[in-house]
Amino acid sequence: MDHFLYRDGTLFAEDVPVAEIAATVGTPFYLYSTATFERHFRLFDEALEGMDHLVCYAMKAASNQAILKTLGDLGAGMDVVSGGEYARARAAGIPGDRIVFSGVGKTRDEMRMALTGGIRQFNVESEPEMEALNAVALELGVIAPITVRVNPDVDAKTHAKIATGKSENKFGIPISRARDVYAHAASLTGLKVIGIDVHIGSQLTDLEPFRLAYQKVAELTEALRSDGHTITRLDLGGGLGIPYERSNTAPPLPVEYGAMVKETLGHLGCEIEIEPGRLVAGNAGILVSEVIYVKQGEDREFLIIDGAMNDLIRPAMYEAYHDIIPVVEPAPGLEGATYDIVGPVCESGDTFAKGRDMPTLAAGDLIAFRSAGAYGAVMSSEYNTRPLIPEVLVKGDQFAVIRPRPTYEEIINRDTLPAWL
Ligand SMILES: Cc1ncc(COP(=O)(O)O)c(C=O)c1O
Ligand SMILES: N[C@@H](CCCC[NH3+])C(=O)O
Repeated sequence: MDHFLYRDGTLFAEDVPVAEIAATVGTPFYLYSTATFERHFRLFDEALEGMDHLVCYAMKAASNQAILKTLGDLGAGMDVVSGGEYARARAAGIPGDRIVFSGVGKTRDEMRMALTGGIRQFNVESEPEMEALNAVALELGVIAPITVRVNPDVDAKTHAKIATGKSENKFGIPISRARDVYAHAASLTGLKVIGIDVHIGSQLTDLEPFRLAYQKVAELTEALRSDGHTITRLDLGGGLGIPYERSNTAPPLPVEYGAMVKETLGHLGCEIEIEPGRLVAGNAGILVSEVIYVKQGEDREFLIIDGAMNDLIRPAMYEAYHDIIPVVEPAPGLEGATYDIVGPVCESGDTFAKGRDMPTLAAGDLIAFRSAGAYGAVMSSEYNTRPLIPEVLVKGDQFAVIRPRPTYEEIINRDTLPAWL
């Protein structure tokens, strides 16, 4: 169910006209739907019904505290990958026992922070990390619950920059070495091994790579149990993709994913954890921007908009496709146009789409990038001293700015001049 729909030719977010928010907040801005976040969380939660489970939202996808609290209030856990994310999740009221800590480069300070603040488990990604965590836990006089992230050497069939489960990727320990690594972990008295973790990549549009990886996890569970380890929890990562291009066949649904999880792992009696990010947040957000100029080039027309690569980096970074739609639907019968859609940043890579068929647009018209809720605002920067754009959350007929646009003064005042200047 889409919560960004046209009513009488104008785009709404739930029950609020997008143009009304634009008039209040100014463009560009990110706009999220509470109902979509809630629906997507519930789809995963229901997909795992019948198994002991926890859905830990991968908050790297969209980490505003209003979003975290919305999901946390439904019972979501969080997958965090830094001390900053841990602090943010806690500030949003997520209890420590619902937070899992992932990532290849956890520092001792981050480990200390999570061990003292409360943590569900660490997903450990290497033996040096294991040693460090053991040392920190012993120093604090606590025991750190861990899974070990295994790299199953499975091709996730996604963009190379977001595949994580092949042997050439930096993530996890090679599954072929897992029994030795678990033996090592079991010898460290500051650690308690509770399970296995796997995450093979993002924007997967086929269940087969997941199935292959989870079958390997099932085999490993049995092998580790026969070695005497107590394996009670399986963290299966995130990665289920979303339909960025509406004309393409849709990726599998959470319910189909859930059925596959039950099929491959149900017999083991483990608690299941999953870490979806993109599917929860992606279609819960749009990026709203205004056309500044329509510029005639030699052989093409450029639509120059006030949003840029610093606001949404995905097209520049992964050649990612986003549907771009007008906020006001064109009158029927009106002829369209083909544009290169670009931002104001001084790089040719600041291009959102080339040769995109659109309705004919003019300066001052509003457009919306669909599926921008995940890896949008969180990956934005202030390149070209463009202020981080606001985030706005809609719930029914209400909306609230959940991150305001900083003033130029606020940005400039973050710099400090050395005494010699
Ligand atoms: C360890 C881990 N868990 C979960 C996720 C979330 O992935 P996605 O947003 O594709 O669901 C990621 C990112 O790929 C990740 O690295
Ligand atoms: N940033 C990537 C996803 C990375 C997933 C990280 N775990 C994207 O926008 O598609």
